[in-house]
Amino acid sequence: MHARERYISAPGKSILHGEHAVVHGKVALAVSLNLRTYLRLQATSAGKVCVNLPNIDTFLSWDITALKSLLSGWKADCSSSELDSNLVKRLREFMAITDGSTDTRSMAVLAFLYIYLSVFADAEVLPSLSVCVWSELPTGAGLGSSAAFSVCLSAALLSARGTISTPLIQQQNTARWSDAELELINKWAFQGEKIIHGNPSGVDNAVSTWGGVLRYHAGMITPLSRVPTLRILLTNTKVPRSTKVLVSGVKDKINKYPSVMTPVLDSVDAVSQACEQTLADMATEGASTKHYNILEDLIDINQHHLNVMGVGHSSLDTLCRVTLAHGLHSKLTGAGGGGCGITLLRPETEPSVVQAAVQELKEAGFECWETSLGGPGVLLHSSNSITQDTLSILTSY
Ligand SMILES: Nc1ncnc2c1ncn2[C@@H]1O[C@H](COP(=O)(O)OP(=O)(O)OP(=O)(O)O)[C@@H](O)[C@H]1O
Ligand SMILES: C[C@@](O)(CCO)CC(=O)[O-]
Ligand SMILES: [Mg+2]
Repeated sequence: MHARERYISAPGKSILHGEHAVVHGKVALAVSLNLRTYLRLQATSAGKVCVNLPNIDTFLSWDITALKSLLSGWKADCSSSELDSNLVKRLREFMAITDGSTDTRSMAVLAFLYIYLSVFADAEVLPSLSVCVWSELPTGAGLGSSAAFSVCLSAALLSARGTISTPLIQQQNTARWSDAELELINKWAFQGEKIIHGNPSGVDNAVSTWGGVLRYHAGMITPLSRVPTLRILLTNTKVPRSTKVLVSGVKDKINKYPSVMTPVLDSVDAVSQACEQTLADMATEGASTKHYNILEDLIDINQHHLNVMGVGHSSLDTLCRVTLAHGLHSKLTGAGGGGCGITLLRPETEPSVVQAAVQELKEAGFECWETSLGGPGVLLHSSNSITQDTLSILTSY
């Protein structure tokens, strides 16, 4: 281990179009948010690994010797991009997780232990360390909290192992890794997502790693450079849901009704492509009413498709109805089933209109915030570049 202490952050994301369809090889457009997950890793000499996850009220530690025994007779298969089922099985037994359990706390800890043991499997000794992760993102609400969590873990453990650099030099507040290093971070974060999600497309971890606005198609990541600044209202319906369960429900529906569902997925693909084209036109021609009319139509069409896929929820219907009454168009974002939705605001939308809509949404029990899109991907921080509030949470465990 090089530095005794490191701080890392990674952003959440919003999917503009293509959630669920992207799992089945269609195009998705996704954008990073200015809400982030923060991680502090501290090298210790306690002979233990400690994990503190205050967002999910989970605080655990293990003796290094117990973790070491999990590696006996196990050989990492570095050639495969699949999860190592043998290691997952050992960890499930170690943590006494019953088969088929999707208990959220267990999945987060399982993801941590999986990445820790895999990254340090060929090290001479397993290091003693303490990790604390805390997020500004609501967990399990469609804003990519699982991906931001996995990206932070992956970056922290790879840099603690020395597999990637620790690029922060003196006096710098934040630093980014090289493209090759980001690819490695993304690869291990994807494994974390597989543990938490089941069958992720990889779009969420890609946005959290690279930041900005991305087109994601069958593992191909294309940053979109010609994108206008969009005003988006985010609403959290606060209805809990599990991405893993929703993704597998859509798969069941496709298997049951392939000829019905395939055209729906194709249409979502066309929506994503039409949106990409409109955003490019807006950036080159200047945004006009015509462009916003198209973006609003695409939002409405996609929201209907997501309902057909079975990932809508009455809370999301309320969001769409309330905002439409104020002339605003909304759709769910992420896996749906509750969680968060996005509402497009036009440049000329009066603050009073937004305030009136927000007031009604709050009365329905929802939480809203206007957000800026396209923040930086995973970052290494100096401690003084992290706000005092976040720092005091990360250092209090
Ligand atoms: N800050 C965190 N601390 C610990 N675990 C976390 C944290 N953030 C996310 N997780 C893990 O990720 C799970 C939520 O992942 P899930 O994929 O269901 O939702 P999401 O990522 O917020 O939404 P979506 O996948 O639709 O964007 C949590 O239950 C937990 O296991
Ligand atoms: C629902 C989904 O498409 C997006 C979740 O943010 C799942 C995935 O792509 O992994
Ligand atoms: Mg997720």
